[in-house]
Amino acid sequence: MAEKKTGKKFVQKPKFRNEKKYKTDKTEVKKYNTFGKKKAEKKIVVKSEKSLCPVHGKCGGCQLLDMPYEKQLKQKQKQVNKLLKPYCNTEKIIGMENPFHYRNKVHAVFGHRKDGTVISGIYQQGTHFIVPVDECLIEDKRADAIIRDIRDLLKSFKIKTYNEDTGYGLFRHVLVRTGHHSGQVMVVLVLGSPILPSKNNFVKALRKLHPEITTIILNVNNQKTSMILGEKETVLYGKGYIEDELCGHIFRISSKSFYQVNTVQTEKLYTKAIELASLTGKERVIDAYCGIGTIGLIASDKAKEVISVELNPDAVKDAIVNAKRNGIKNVRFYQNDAGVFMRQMADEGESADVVFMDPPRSGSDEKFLSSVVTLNPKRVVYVSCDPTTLARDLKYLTKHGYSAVTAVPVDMFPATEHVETVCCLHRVNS
Ligand SMILES: C[S@@+](CC[C@H](N)C(=O)[O-])C[C@H]1O[C@@H](n2cnc3c(N)ncnc32)[C@H](O)[C@@H]1O
Repeated sequence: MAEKKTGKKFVQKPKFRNEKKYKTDKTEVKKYNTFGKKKAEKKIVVKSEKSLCPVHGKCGGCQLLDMPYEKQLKQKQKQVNKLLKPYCNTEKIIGMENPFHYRNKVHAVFGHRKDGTVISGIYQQGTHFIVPVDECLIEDKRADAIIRDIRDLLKSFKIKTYNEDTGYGLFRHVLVRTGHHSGQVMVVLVLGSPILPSKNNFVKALRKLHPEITTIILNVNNQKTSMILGEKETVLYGKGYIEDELCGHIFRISSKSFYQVNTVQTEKLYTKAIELASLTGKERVIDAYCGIGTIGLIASDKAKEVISVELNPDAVKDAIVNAKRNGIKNVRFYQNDAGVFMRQMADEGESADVVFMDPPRSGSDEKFLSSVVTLNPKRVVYVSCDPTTLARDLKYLTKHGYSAVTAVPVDMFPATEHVETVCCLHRVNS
């Protein structure tokens, strides 16, 4: 329904509105639990007038959705400029041509109303209340369509949804990953216990509705946790992973491995990061927090050797396969905490010419940063998804012999407040 009204219209040409109209108004709304039961408590939510999205202000994402895209970019530019000003100049932010439907990873939580209607959507921030979502302007459209149809299948197969508060029920979440270039689609069905009734018929029915699905995985998560995926997995259909292409390389992506959510912007980000590393083919490179090996593998033909480290064992397995798949022989992978690994390298008297580091949102830690200083690379290329923790880590590195040369913000997350930045540091006196 909203596709015609919102998605298509605004993909073509987002309407830039008068600034005054973005000003938010306060609306009093009653809270409902997953069964549609009115709760006594009332909550004030800030809702923008005539939002592009019917659940804007309720789901907690897309804080900037109703702001013209140019203005979003300006806001992010300003934020990064301000935070990094003590360290270096910030170049112009790299934006998207079409800032909609970019998310290749889509998650929906399942529940039901009091009348038994199955709903799927997103938790209202900090609660177990499900905000029903049919489609989302930043998510892949195929993923949203699959999730809607799974909702209908649950009804026909009489499968009960899981209740986070009581622990009763079965069906918890769906995770869909799509390959932007390959078109491959992974569907992960997350259950509270291992048995999916009429499993084969369910898979058959889902594949009939969506022949584009290339793999279906059953994941069991019986823990009271905010984590979506549990430990145990069974492949119900296909290979159990998808592949996608980035910067001319093929990457295998498993359900639990990290993969950047915006493929179009990731290619720009990686190209910029590798350009800033100024590789000549002679360098010993470290790719820290390497995920499925992407940055190091893409940079490998410009370096003598690459040493990659990552904590998640599934991602390391993918990375090893990815090196083979792309015929790359000068990259080695280690499964370890990046700080511990770097400290070991430093203690063993090893060195490196260039360090790529791409830590999670919380940034790096002193163990890692002090080891970087000991390893004494000529250049450090820091890829960050939070300019606040980037600024904190730059403070450490610039106090310990490094100078930040430039920073480039990349808009990986349009419509949200988040911004990615790649920052290059040079060793002083090198
Ligand atoms: C922002 S992702 C970047 C991954 C990869 N560079 C990419 O672009 O796809 C951060 C990665 O760091 C990993 N990670 C988190 N904490 C870590 C740690 N202490 N040591 C090593 N890797 C860690 C995560 O599993 C994740 O794969």
